[in-house]
Amino acid sequence: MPTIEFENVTKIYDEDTVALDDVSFTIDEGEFVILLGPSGAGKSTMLRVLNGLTEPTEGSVRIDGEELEGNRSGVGMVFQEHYLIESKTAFGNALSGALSRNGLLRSALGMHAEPDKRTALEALQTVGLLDEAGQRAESMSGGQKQRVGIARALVQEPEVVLADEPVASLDPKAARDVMRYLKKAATEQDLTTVTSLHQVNIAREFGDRFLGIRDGEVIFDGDADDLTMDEMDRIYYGEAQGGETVPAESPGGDFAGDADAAGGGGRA
Ligand SMILES: Nc1ncnc2c1ncn2[C@@H]1O[C@H](COP(=O)(O)OP(=O)(O)OP(=O)(O)O)[C@@H](O)[C@H]1O
Repeated sequence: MPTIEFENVTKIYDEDTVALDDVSFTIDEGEFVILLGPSGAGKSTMLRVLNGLTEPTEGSVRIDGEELEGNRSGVGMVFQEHYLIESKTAFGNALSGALSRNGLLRSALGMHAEPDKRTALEALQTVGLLDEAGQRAESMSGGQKQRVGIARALVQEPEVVLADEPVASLDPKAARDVMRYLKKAATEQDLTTVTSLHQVNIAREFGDRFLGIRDGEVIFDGDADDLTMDEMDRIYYGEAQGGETVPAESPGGDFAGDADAAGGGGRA
């Protein structure tokens, strides 16, 4: 049984905005899937629907065979903005991932169970920050903060991790580090992971499978070898741009670098 099932999902925000248009796909346990597509394609909406933060207008979403109703505790979320409490330590922030299990009052009173504390330390170890457990978030780099954000999601003990542009505000080295730790966590814990990314070159390094989204539809579904320049053009521009059909990783390819420019609609 696949972990994630999207069946004929449509999301209409208002009369004119069809963010997802009859989307169907399945994702198996342990797959590391990356969503690619220009700005406004529907990637965030897809993640929000998966997390139960947004209700589909039509269609159904199932996780482990269960219809999604409201926010699911088995789904951990990593955001572009890490939303850490700056005055808290890395450990305190990671531990806040246990909030959904412990309830607000116990958490506010700092009454965390020993297993939760152990889980938080293990999560910090997974993201390479055990030595920084006592460091306040405010004194950490952007990449370190995002890794604490991943640790916090892991403390939820999720089956599925969703990440919406988790490295958008980081330099390429920090972005790679964050993706490396996210992939490590997913592999070690056999997590099903769905991440939206604008940096195509980084996406290609880490993704097992790519869904190309355009105008609310999945127009590409394949692995890195299938993701040729023509396919990238189709995803970002709607049609092949007349270049050769070569893998997107080829040196000098338009998509060898950051695809933010592509998302803006113009060809650099
Ligand atoms: N809360 C909302 N209310 C109305 N329209 C929305 C809302 N959220 C998104 N949209 C619209 O739905 C469409 C899809 O947006 P979405 O944010 O899912 O795209 P995206 O691929 O994640 O874009 P980006 O890469 O810029 O984050 C866009 O036309 C957007 O303007």
